[in-house]
Amino acid sequence: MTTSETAPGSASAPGTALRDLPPVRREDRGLPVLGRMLDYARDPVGLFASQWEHYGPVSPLRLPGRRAVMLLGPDACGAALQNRDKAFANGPAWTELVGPFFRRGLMLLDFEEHHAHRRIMQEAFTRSRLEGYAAGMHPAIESGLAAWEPAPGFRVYRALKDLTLDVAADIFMGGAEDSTPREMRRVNRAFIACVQSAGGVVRADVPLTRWGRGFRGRRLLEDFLRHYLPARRAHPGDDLFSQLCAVEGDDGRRFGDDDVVNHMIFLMMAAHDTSTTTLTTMMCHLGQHPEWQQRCREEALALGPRPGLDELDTMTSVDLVMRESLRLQPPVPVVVRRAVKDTEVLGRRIPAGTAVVVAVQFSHLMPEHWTEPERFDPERFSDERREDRSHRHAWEPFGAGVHKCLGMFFAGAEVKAVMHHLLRGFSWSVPEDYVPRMNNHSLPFPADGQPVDLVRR
Ligand code: HEM
Repeated sequence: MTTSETAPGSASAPGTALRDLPPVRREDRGLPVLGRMLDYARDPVGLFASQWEHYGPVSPLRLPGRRAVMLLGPDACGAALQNRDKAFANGPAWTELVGPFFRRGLMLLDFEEHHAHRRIMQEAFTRSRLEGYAAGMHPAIESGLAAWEPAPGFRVYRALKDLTLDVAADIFMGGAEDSTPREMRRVNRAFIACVQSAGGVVRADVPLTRWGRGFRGRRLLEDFLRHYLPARRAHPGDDLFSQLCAVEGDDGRRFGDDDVVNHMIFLMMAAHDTSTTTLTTMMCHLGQHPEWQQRCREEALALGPRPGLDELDTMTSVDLVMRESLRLQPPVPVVVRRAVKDTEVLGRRIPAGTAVVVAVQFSHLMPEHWTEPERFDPERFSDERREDRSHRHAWEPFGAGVHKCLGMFFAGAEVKAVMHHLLRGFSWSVPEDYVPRMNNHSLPFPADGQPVDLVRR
């Protein structure tokens, strides 16, 4: 594609003249080395709004050591996510952000190689496999929640993080049979270290830095998985680890040991933090809106103690609350890309090598697409209203295009299964005026652990 034409499938009208990005205003230069990174960490939505106001949907952005562009609004974000002319790559962009800690995870592969790996991996996410995973989640959820000690100001984020790790150990690993709880806590910390590495300033294996901890974490996770790999190959169970060892694409290809380890580390990260944030946000809103908590509880009580996938699908109010929570606080507020050839979005030239920040969260908050976007209003997703259909890309917490989240239905099942047990076993409240202060250095989480007043029912 030449830069003087409109890209096939791009959002520009054919024949529209291309324009360069506007220059960065003096006040938008940010700090000398970090550019706008700290502004993003302090207030991502404020940064999105300011970029939108001053530059529109395709805005120049200062990031460390690289020419960058921020895409805002569903047209611009949709063009990059759909990536019709294959101008945007994931691998170089995500590697720069999360470093080497999730190397060769599915999200970091591109084009033909990504396609080949995705075709194999999706065999581990079919409806029938999900039914098995959903059925297997209940014991870990029950024993995890039994250990909770409810109190006023109970810090729910850490507790949910431990709970989702326990679920992952069962569903992903088939139980970590010879690991003690202490070792599992180290594994949890290793994940956290890998994820938190994204916000690291010193980008090398230096002790006591985020990256140093990330490298140690990655080594620990590799050892942990390699320890269990021979047993999963020899005696496959219903867990995701065994499935990754066994599944074949339609051309008969399977994953080798390195692929299995790399995919497992990425999958556990992809599943663990995102589900935790979703549950945490849902608990916050349900604690502030007792009428919704009651409505969801009635659905949970109408089901048996260990609902299967079909029964979880009947929890429609919980589903509305989940969608609304993902709108207001998407666990992945931005995704990143790198232009691998000269291209354009909405008539703006984007040269090869540009870092691209696709700010999906901003689309979730635009008054053009949502009524009173700041308000918690799950009914906006009801069949009668379906505000998410105001634009094909208005609601994209799971991304879009060939990299769209492979675990979307898994996440729905896990979140509903946990909510089912939470609603039956506990009730909780959160002060109406509580607004969690998010730590946005990598994936967002509430810096104060999100206190809720929790009681057992
Ligand atoms: C609410 C929970 C979740 C959210 C919000 C979420 C969000 C996302 C997003 C935005 C992407 C696209 C990244 C990009 O375009 O660069 C993605 C990709 C991915 N997610 Fe999720 N995710 C969630 C849960 C899960 C779970 C539970 C799993 C696995 C069990 C999972 C596995 C994946 C995989 C494998 C990819 C890469 C897909 C590809 O590149 O082909 N995710 N996720």
